[in-house]
Amino acid sequence: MAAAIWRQLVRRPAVAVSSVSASASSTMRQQKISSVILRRLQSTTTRASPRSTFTTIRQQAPYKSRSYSSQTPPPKQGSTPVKFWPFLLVIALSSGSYVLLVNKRNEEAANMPALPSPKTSGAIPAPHKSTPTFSPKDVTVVFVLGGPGAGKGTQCANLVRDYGFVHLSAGDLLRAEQDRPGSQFGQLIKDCIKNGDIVPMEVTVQLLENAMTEVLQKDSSKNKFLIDGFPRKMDQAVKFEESVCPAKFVLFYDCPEQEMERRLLERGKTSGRADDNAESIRKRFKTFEQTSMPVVDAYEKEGKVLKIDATPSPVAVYRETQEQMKKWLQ
Ligand SMILES: Nc1ncnc2c1ncn2[C@@H]1O[C@H](COP(=O)(O)OP(=O)(O)O)[C@@H](O)[C@H]1O
Ligand SMILES: O=c1ccn([C@@H]2O[C@H](COP(=O)(O)OP(=O)(O)O)[C@@H](O)[C@H]2O)c(=O)[nH]1
Repeated sequence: MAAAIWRQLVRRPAVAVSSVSASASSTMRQQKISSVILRRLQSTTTRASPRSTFTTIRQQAPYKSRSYSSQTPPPKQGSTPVKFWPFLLVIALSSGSYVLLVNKRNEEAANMPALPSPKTSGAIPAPHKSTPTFSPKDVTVVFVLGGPGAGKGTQCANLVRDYGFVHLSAGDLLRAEQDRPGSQFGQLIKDCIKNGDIVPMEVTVQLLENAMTEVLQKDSSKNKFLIDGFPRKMDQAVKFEESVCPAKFVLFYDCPEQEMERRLLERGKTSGRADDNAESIRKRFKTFEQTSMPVVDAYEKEGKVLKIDATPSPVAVYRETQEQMKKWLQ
């Protein structure tokens, strides 16, 4: 389209020149008339506005030289509105096409299929909303954070047994989605887990919301959730709190890397997990330091973090957990 308009623009002067040459005698007459008008205008410049006079003279002048020359006329000096409209047209058409393209993309994104619930075939709409699905008055959410191998899963099992929490491990939900036949996110999740990267938050937040909804639909009294290994990145924390449910507090299991590595390599002997190997462990530690610790720091500033030393035995760690949780669960 732009090229066609450009071709038209390039052709225009040639057409003008040929038609002028073809009617040389009539333009000779025009030349005489023009020069008379010119002289009259020049003689009236004191009466006319200087600007309009200047424009009128410039518009008349080129015809004078073309009428007797077969050469391409020299380019017009200055500019007139006639020269600008095709460019404005090109810009308007380009902007219009761009707006159409953006609208089409937005429509496509809005029509993206929602993730099906991991255990049911019914699709639950994605959380495109600014008010949380669950109110903290009806549902308790506790985030469980800590480096890979810090002992989060081990302590969650104790809390489920003694406090009636429902345990939702973000890692387990992602692994289940990765293995679900037909999942459009399977390969993406697999790659992220192997490289110790964080899966895009929309996927994880949706899986967690699906799982919570499913539990509550079956039994509305099961309304206390331990969300293990999540949020690992600030965007996940923000999205979950604004679209699913604000968290009550955060359990943070603090463990040195050397100890976590030892535990993970030991776990790797039987876990069958693709990321319990030396190379993935190194990458997971890096992601934890750079991406997940800022989440812990942010919640710490809000006074919501219970920091627990995870180096002692599992029993000792659990005792400390219970002690610290007392004031939050009264
Ligand atoms: N306090 C602890 N002391 C020693 N080993 C532990 C302790 N807590 C957990 N483990 C072991 O370390 C490994 C990692 O624990 P896990 O709970 O799976 O960690 P995470 O969920 O944080 O990755 C498991 O094999 C577990 O049995
Ligand atoms: O919110 C989450 C939680 C987990 N993961 C991915 O799942 C992996 C395993 O997480 P999990 O909590 O199961 O294990 P951990 O590393 O704590 O032992 C992580 O390294 C990430 O690649 C993720 O992308 N987002």
